[in-house]
Amino acid sequence: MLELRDVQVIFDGFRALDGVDLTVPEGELRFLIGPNGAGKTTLIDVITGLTRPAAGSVRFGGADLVGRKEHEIVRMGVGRTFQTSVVFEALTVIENLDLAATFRKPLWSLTRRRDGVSEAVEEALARTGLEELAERSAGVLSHGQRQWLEIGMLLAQRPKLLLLDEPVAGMSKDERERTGELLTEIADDHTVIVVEHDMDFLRRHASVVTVLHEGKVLVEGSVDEVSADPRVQEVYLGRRAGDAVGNRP
Ligand SMILES: Nc1ncnc2c1ncn2[C@@H]1O[C@H](COP(=O)(O)OP(=O)(O)OP(=O)(O)O)[C@@H](O)[C@H]1O
Repeated sequence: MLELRDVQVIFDGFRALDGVDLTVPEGELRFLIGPNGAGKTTLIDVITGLTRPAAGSVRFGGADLVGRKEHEIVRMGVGRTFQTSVVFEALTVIENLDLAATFRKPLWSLTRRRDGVSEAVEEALARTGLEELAERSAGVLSHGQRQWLEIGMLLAQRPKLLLLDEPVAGMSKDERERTGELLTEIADDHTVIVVEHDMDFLRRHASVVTVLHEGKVLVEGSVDEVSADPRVQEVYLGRRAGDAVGNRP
C-alpha cells in the first residue's frame, strides 16, 4: 500500500535520507524509531509532500506521491499529526472535529448543531472515546485527551494512512495504555505509521518496527528482533542496556 524506493533527501549537501526503502502493507501498525537526527520526521515530510526527495519514488495505493502538493496528498487519504498542536482551544471538541472534517468548507459550517454533524465526526468521536466531552471546550482537556482529539481530527478526514509523530509523549501510564489500544483499533481499518521512542510502549503495542539511522533503514523486524540486533545496540551505544532501543536521554 505504501512503498518507498531509494528515497534520497539532501539538505545543503547533507543526506537526511540516503536511499530509504520502506514497504508498509495495508492495515499494518508500523513503528518507526531511530536516534535523534536519524531522518524520521524527514521521512514523514516526504510521504506527506512537505519535502520533495532529490531521488526515489513514493507510491501510495499505486499512485506516485512525489511532486504532488500537500493538500492533494491529504485528499488522496494521507493524514498526519505534527509535534505542535493544531487544536483550537476556544472551540469545543466536536467543533474541532467538525472543522477538521470540513476544513475546505466555509466557516459558517461551524455553526451547525450537534445533530447536524457528519457521520465521520460521530465516528471519530466514538473511536477516540471523547463523546462525553463533545461539548466541552478543547482548552479544558487533559494532555492525553487533547492528543486523542488530534487523532480524532485526523480520523474525521477519513484518511487511509495515518502518520503519527510521538503520540504518547508526555502521557500518563493509563493514557499510554488507552492510546496503544486506540492505535491497534485504528489499524483494523487503516494503515498506521507511528514515530515513537518509548520502548515499553513499543514492547506492549508494536508488531513491526523499522529502525532508521543516518538516513538509512538499519533493521526491520519485531520489537524483540530489533532490540536484540547488535547494529541497533551499537547505534544506541551509551544508553543503559535495558533502554538499548528508542528511549531518549
Ligand atoms: N530543513 C532542513 N534543513 C537542513 N537540515 C535539515 C532540515 N530538516 C532536517 N534536517 C536535518 O536532517 C537530519 C534528519 O532530521 P529529522 O528531523 O528527520 O530527524 P529525526 O529522526 O526526526 O530526529 P528527532 O528524533 O530529533 O526528531 C537532521 O540532521 C536534521 O538536522
